[in-house]
Amino acid sequence: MSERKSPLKVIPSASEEQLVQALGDLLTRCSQEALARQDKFSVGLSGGSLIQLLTKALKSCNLKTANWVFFFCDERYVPLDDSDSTYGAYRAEWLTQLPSIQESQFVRADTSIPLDACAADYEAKVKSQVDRFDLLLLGMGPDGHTCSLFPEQPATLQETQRLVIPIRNSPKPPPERITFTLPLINNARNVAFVVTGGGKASVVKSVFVDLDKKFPAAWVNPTNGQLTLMVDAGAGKEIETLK
Ligand SMILES: O=C1O[C@H](COP(=O)(O)O)[C@@H](O)[C@H](O)[C@H]1O
Repeated sequence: MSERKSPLKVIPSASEEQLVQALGDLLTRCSQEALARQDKFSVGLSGGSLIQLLTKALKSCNLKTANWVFFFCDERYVPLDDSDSTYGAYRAEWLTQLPSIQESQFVRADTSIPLDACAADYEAKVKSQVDRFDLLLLGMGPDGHTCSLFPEQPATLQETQRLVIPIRNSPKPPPERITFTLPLINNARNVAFVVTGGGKASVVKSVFVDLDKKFPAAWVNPTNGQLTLMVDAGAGKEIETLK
């Protein structure tokens, strides 16, 4: 076990409705703080189950999002119109359900160039627009992966120079991806994991109670930022000591 650099805030929810509300509250607070400090609110998005929850939260809290800029904490190296594209999934949801968010607010990866160049190009895009992320929204798989940092590829957790790296042979398809690395993630002002479902209860305990470093999510430890864990009743059922 190792130490947390800042205390973990756990937000348990009894229902999806409550979790969506809590996510809306987090977005409200982080965006207000960011926009009081600067003219843009930078948000890093993850894929998977977060997409639907975030869409619901944004719909219900009705925030002014014109000055928000969306990046991707990881992206699958597939064409933008592929069903595996995280950007494509957000675009499909938000175009119809959140028409006030423009495509130009997404900073997306160029998956038409070679994988290494795609990662380097995305890092350059991040560096040119963001000093520290205001908010990173992370998911976690049942294997403890977060972003595209997988337990089978521990060398990715040792990266100290690059902020975005290419991933090959990902254990979860599709095999090629790009991902934020720990130096970028742990420099954020706010990092929030959003984890749902009883199938993830034991890994939630291993990561957030035991801080078991065999799981990449346990390496997320903001140096000077707030770490939050949002769980529904299923995912949170083994972490009574943290609530
Ligand atoms: O492949 C991915 O999986 C994780 C977790 O997804 P979930 O559906 O289990 O919530 C996601 O956070 C990541 O962005 C994605 O590329």
